[in-house]
Amino acid sequence: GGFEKTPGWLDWYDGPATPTFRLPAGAVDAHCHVFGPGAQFPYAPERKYTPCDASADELFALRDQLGFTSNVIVQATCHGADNSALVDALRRAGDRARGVATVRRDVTEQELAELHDAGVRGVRFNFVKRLVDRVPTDALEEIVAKIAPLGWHVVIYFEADDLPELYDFFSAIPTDVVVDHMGRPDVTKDPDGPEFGLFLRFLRENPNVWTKVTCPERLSVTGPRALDGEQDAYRDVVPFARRVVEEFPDRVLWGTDWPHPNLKDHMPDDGVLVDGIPRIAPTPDLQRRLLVDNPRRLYWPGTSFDPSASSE
Ligand SMILES: O=C(O)/C=C(\C=C(/O)C(=O)O)C(=O)O
Repeated sequence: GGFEKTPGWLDWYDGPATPTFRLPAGAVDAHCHVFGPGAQFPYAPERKYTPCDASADELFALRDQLGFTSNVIVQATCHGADNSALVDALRRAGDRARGVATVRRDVTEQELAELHDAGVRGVRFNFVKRLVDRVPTDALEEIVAKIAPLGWHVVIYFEADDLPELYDFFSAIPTDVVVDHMGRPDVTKDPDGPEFGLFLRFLRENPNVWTKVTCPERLSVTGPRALDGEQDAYRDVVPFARRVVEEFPDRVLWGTDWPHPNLKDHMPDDGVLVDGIPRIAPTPDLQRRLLVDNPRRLYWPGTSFDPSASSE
């Protein structure tokens, strides 16, 4: 590969704790990535960062250590629209992983069929300016028209300030829509304020819109982002995530976001991230919906998880 990591790049947390919170059987890590390895799956020339390698085998080792049954692996911008690392990881996982790919407007039916066969069930539209150049809306509409017949959904990653401008486009997407990281709310603002209020209105007005209640370590503004007692930095994110879980219990997903790209001054222990789940989903019923029922309805539709089946 010979890819130089972006200066200051933080590798994922080495030796995460085994969570004290026991994940329910069938739990899905619904937002995570694989990076390269660059020698086998080169990073995209148009990328805006170069990560550390983070292989499927390392992702699956984390899955097993944390107690997840399955993963939804999301294409990261460092691979652009080259989904080969994602497809390789999906094939290695068999039925224990599904994927969300990045495609361009000229993607062919054959390419989409191959992605579907590998386990891809959605595409990702990224609007975060530090990650991608803006894709024209008509190109995105063309992609939606191509993937909707496959029953796929659209994952959207945007910053809260951009929601007003994107609101009508997002509301017109006919498929299920999944928002990454609650649209990155400014957690220094009031959860009852107009900014997060627009996000809540977006979910209230569009019953096909789901959100991941993920990435407190990206959103928190207090101290080292760890759930270590009084330094708990989740304090300022929990009110936002918990409100969404309680109002939309059937449209929320959770994920580790391993290997946590582009964190600048801290790297969360993934086991500690899992231990934070009961603070945003405080009952076993909400935890089961967040971690098992919702991701399986979206990514393994028509199947019900049989806890007695072997997970191999
Ligand atoms: O992993 C995340 O979801 C967040 C980030 C990166 C990406 O999503 C990506 O490169 O595709 C980020 O905020 O830098």
